[in-house]
Amino acid sequence: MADISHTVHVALGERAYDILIGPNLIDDAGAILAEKFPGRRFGIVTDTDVAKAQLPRLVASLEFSGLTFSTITLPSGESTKSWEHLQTVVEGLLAAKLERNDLVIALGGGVIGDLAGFAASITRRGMDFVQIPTSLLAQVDSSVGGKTGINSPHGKNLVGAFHQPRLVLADLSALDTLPPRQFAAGYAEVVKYGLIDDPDFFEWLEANHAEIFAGGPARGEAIARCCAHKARVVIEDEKEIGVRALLNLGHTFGHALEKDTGYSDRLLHGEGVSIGMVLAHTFSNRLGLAPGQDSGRIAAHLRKSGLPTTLADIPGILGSTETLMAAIAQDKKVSRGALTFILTRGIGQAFIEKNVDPAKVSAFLEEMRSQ
Ligand SMILES: NC(=O)c1ccc[n+]([C@@H]2O[C@H](COP(=O)([O-])OP(=O)(O)OC[C@H]3O[C@@H](n4cnc5c(N)ncnc54)[C@H](O)[C@@H]3O)[C@@H](O)[C@H]2O)c1
Ligand SMILES: O=C(O)C(=O)C[C@@H](O)[C@H](O)[C@H](O)COP(=O)(O)O
Ligand SMILES: [Zn+2]
Repeated sequence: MADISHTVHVALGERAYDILIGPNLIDDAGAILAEKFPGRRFGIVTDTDVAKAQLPRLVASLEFSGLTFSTITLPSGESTKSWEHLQTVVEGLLAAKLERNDLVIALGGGVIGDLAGFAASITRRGMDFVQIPTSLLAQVDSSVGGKTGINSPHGKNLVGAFHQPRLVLADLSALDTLPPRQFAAGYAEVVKYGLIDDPDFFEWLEANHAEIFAGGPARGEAIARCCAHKARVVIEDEKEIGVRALLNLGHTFGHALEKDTGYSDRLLHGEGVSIGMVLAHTFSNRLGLAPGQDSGRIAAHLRKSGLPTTLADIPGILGSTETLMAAIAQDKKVSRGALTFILTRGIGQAFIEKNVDPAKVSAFLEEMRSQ
């Protein structure tokens, strides 16, 4: 009997699914999948680090339940979210003779989830997939909501599809092997939910920070609260016609910085979001929208978590402001050439602002570079 501490239902009609959260769920995956998907075969997609740390548990579980599966293992890291590795996954699924009704399992962080989910969406015109997120970031954000895709030399996540998973299994014990820098990066997305529209959650995070980082019960609660928050938004606006864009807080700056640093470990996605959220608050302050003390409080909390909060925290030399502005111009929220930013009136008061003046963004970036 699986030990499920929290269940979040994503009520999307015929695309509805559950997020199951609990310790040791990878060990229970075989039994859960055999019951939910009888007679189906599985293609596991993972990366080399997760293959060492977590794949043996999944393999043992699937074998114990008598399931048939094959495995595709890719290099770890953001640069794997590429055309090249998309091809590797799609061709690997076809070579394994997986049929349209078989399932892809994404075992890993957000890179594997986004890539494997996208491969599932296009292989044989669409296969089902299951998310088994193993990073904090993937458990609180990327495994939920169906955004899948890869990066382009033109920008972050510019090629992809909305494709919801059939099930999410978030195994809390998997986080025991996650490197501390990766845990911190995922925590930036946790903080994001508080900053968007839940100031009580942000306060709760401030109070429970030590327990979340130490792996106490507050960690599971934080993950469940993030999933419930994201599920609410996705149910309301699955394809980001409106309110879902709030989940992009910090990402317009963050994605430009990730592109600028070559999708490398100079700047992890969550680290870019951390800097981007502080920039979004400071920019809102410069526009006269938000009080200055909020960005200080947010930056202090992120720094305490081991996260970067300024452009100067990024190792190496950053591209010019023009280069960053060119990356921002490729953001998917751009409409009729106009920039959209998630701005804020303070902690928990984010809003979508269309038609942001690029000259103001550029001047703000110049100011931030000189600090
Ligand atoms: N689709 C979405 O809604 C969404 C949301 C947020 C982020 N993302 C995407 O997610 C990606 C970032 O995801 P991430 O932070 O998980 O990075 P990641 O997938 O690169 O994983 C982080 C690193 O930790 C390793 N790792 C993961 N789990 C581990 C474990 N349990 N034990 C040991 N090592 C482990 C991985 O091998 C990798 O090296 C970005 O590409 C971002 O754009 C997508
Ligand atoms: O699910 C969403 O919607 C998000 O914006 C969540 C983000 O944390 C995530 O990084 C997402 O991949 C960004 O989406 P994009 O559309 O800006 O590429
Ligand atoms: Zn993100």
